Amino acid sequence: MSQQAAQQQPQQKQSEQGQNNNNDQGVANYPTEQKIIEEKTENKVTGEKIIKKYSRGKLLGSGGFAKCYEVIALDTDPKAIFAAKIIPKSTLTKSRQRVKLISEIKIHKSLHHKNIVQFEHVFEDHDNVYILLELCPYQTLNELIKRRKRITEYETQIYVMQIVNALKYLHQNKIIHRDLKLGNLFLGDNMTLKIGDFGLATKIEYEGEKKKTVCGTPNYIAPEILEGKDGHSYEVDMWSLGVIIYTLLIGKPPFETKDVRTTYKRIKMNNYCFPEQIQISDNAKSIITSILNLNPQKRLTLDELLEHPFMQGTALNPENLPISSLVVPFQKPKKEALKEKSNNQIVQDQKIGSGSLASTQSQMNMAATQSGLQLNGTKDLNGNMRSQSNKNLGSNQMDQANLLKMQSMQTLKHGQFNSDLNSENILVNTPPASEIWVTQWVDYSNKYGLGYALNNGTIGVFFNDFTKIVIDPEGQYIEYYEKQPEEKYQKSITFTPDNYPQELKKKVTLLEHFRSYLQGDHGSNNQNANNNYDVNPPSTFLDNQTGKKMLYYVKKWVKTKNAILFRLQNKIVQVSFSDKTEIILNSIMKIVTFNNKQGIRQNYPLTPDLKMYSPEMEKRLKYTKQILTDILKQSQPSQNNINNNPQNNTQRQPMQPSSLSNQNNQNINTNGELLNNSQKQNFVLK
Ligand SMILES: Nc1ncnc2c1ncn2[C@@H]1O[C@H](COP(=O)(O)OP(=O)(O)OP(=O)(O)O)[C@@H](O)[C@H]1O
Repeated sequence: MSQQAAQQQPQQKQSEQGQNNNNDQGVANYPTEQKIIEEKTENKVTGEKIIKKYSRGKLLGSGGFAKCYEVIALDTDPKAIFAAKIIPKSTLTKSRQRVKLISEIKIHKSLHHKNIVQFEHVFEDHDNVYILLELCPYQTLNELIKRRKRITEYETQIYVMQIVNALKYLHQNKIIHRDLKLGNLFLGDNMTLKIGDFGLATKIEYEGEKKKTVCGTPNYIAPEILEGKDGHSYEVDMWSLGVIIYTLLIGKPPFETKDVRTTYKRIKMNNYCFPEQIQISDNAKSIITSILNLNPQKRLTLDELLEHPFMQGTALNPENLPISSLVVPFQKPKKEALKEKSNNQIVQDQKIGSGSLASTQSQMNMAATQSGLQLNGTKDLNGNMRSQSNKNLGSNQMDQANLLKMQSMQTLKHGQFNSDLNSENILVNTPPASEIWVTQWVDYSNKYGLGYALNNGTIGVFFNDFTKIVIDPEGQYIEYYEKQPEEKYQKSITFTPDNYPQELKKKVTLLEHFRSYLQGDHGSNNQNANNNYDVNPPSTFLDNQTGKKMLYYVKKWVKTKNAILFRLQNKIVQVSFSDKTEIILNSIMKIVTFNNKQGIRQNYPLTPDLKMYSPEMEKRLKYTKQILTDILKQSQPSQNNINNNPQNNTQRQPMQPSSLSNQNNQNINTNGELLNNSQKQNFVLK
């Protein structure tokens, strides 16, 4: 870094990994208890005092200085909903911080473009400054890439087109953003990409002006900013766009290293490569290299970028991506689908997950037609038509049910929802909604506990005393979890099958028995036990608390009349039904996997509106929800004893006799462990 850059205190953002976390670290304390925010103004003519009230909703994210909440304006009809960036005045003690905020507000306020987060309003009270922004319900491309790992070239083109539209507008208005990165690319209504966060933006005051402030986010910062010699201009945004394209396609930023100094060195030397294991086209490589040129003058301009072969034919692409692309790749529409789309056929059954390719195709046709109508005025949950106004509570709300309704419409409007059952994409590109699942189990809880095998080869036992033991696929080491039901975090110890604590002898021996039994292919199993899916499930996960690699294991389980429910330590809930179908809920990634009677495994976005699924899926999801609700009820001591209610699926009964060779799926036995109050929220079906 040049002397100037090194001496200057850079207005530097944290790396993206550090952002968008909802924790309080680094954000000054301020009255977060305040649920109603009041904006007090005075009518300049009459002197009348006016109070506008806003109700503060959920936390959307935390940045370096601000926390961002969903807020509802209580005095508007219909109620307007916004994202409110709340900046505590206690963080604005230095004049530099105040100047920065004033500049951010001034610049952002002046901008009006569909690909820029709309600035709505600003006000302050004694403690905070409140910036009301258009709410972007689908988070940012940072979360998208965390979820999807990387996206396709087709999807990238669609996002790039929108970024270029916004950048053209900004640059024409003499604004340089200077902090373009995935975390500042928001997804608004209808998945429209919107550039946000103008905290580092600057205005070019005269032709040829060069800016000198060293600022940006390490991974995305342009080399001329780091060099700091001749100043910088619009081309820094272009550089960041090059980093963005690389990151979307490859899954991590090109210059990323563990420490910022090394990252800067690599940027200044333009030291990056395209990993061999990730296939991207020559056009994709070429557009990236043409942008990531150390010489700002030789970098592609926005117009040149649009002319680049990577962007050829993009005029025919849809403007936005569908909501399903948040979790599964969006494929370029097939010719036939486009043809059929123009045929205007309306097909009535539009449920997702109905299983056959033919029905998927007809759903596409129907939605293609319907979505045109529907998307111009999305219906709210009560069936009322809503406009697309971003001030309207309904259209802006990240409402799961609506989301899915729109998703099924929108996805199908533009192309193919990724439910082509034989498509390679499903098996290879679908995000690992549930990389790990239980393939076999044996209920020996009348005596010892439940033995199970995971698809990665791990064998485990959940003992009746709530301790757990697992052995790795090679049988080389064992992890044992002590009984600490009242705490969320269970301590574990690791040892080998030959050298274990003597007091665990019985449990180790039982584990060996279960292991040889299950490896002999006994026990109840689901369809996936012998499947050929193209997955290579990991055998370990990184424990957040200790940083150690640990074996996956079953944390809770419950058996009902028709199903057995497992909850893995990674919060994934698996319900295996006696008819061999299976539901796997990944509430973190918001994906539900359904393994149907034919053994076809398919991922879908998770929504509480169960009607969106095929009847067979809906039925099983309802049942799953019922089990989870029952567990919750059971865990509330004030409730009547669940045994008294014959409607309940999960009943506490004495353990039924069963044996390793005598599997009886009709037995009803829950583990008392599920009564643990502190663990109940783990069972919430989101
Ligand atoms: N318009 C919006 N709609 C939805 N969520 C938003 C919106 N604006 C911000 N957020 C959320 O709030 C978080 C913090 O906002 P923002 O990044 O603008 O704050 P900041 O303090 O300026 O952060 P930074 O450190 O990046 O400058 C974002 O990461 C995002 O999760």
